[in-house]
Amino acid sequence: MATDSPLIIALDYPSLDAALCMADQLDPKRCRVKVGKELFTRSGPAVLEALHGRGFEIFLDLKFHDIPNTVASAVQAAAEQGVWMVNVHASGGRKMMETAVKRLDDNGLHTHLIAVTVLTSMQADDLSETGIGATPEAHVLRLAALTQQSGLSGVVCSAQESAQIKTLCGTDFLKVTPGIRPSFAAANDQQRIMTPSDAMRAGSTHLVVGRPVTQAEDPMAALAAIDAELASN
Ligand SMILES: O=C(O)c1cc(=O)[nH]c(=O)n1[C@@H]1O[C@H](COP(=O)(O)O)[C@@H](O)[C@H]1O
Repeated sequence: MATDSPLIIALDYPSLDAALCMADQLDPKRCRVKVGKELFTRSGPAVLEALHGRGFEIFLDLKFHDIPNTVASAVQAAAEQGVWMVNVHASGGRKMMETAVKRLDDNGLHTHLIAVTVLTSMQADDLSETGIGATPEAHVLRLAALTQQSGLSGVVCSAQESAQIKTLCGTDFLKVTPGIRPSFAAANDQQRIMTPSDAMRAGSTHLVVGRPVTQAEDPMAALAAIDAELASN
């Protein structure tokens, strides 16, 4: 049951029950869902089965980063469980990314493989502490180009970089953007943020939204407000 909505709701919950309680309020025709490290570490593949059973397309966000063979095997394992999208860290480099793409191709697996560029929680100071002197924008562009050359479908980036990535890598290259903050929501630990409609205008292809919906007093009202904002643009 595919959706043409750009929205991906991050099910960042500490248990299968809590995640499914939220999922049962969502409509798989109106959004996709993201399963991340906390939920998957606690509930394992059972959460994927439960969400697939409810008709959702799943972004499995485990941000793999390891030697090429290990990452390719993990990506294959994710794809064989039928997830719609899975990600790696672009900083794992060309060989790691190319090996993962080849593994999917060799096995006839069509899961979208994308790479995280610079986390949306990071700014220039955080990068510089890790030995990277480039600005976040410059580093994101460098990693986006490397990701595209390595044959992946797109990147995770901040919506603040979507327009430049669109120019550099084209419209078909996916720009999956967390750090989405509607005007009514707190920034939390995110640094490079944007509103849903500004992000779409900038060229994001998918919007990852977590706490502005999942931690809202009325999650469905928050989601409806985001939908309404997107529809009016
Ligand atoms: O890969 C991701 O999804 C991701 C990459 C990134 O750079 N920043 C980022 O926030 N995310 C994820 O996107 C979600 C954002 O959630 P909220 O900040 O609650 O909207 C979380 O599940 C993060 O793990």
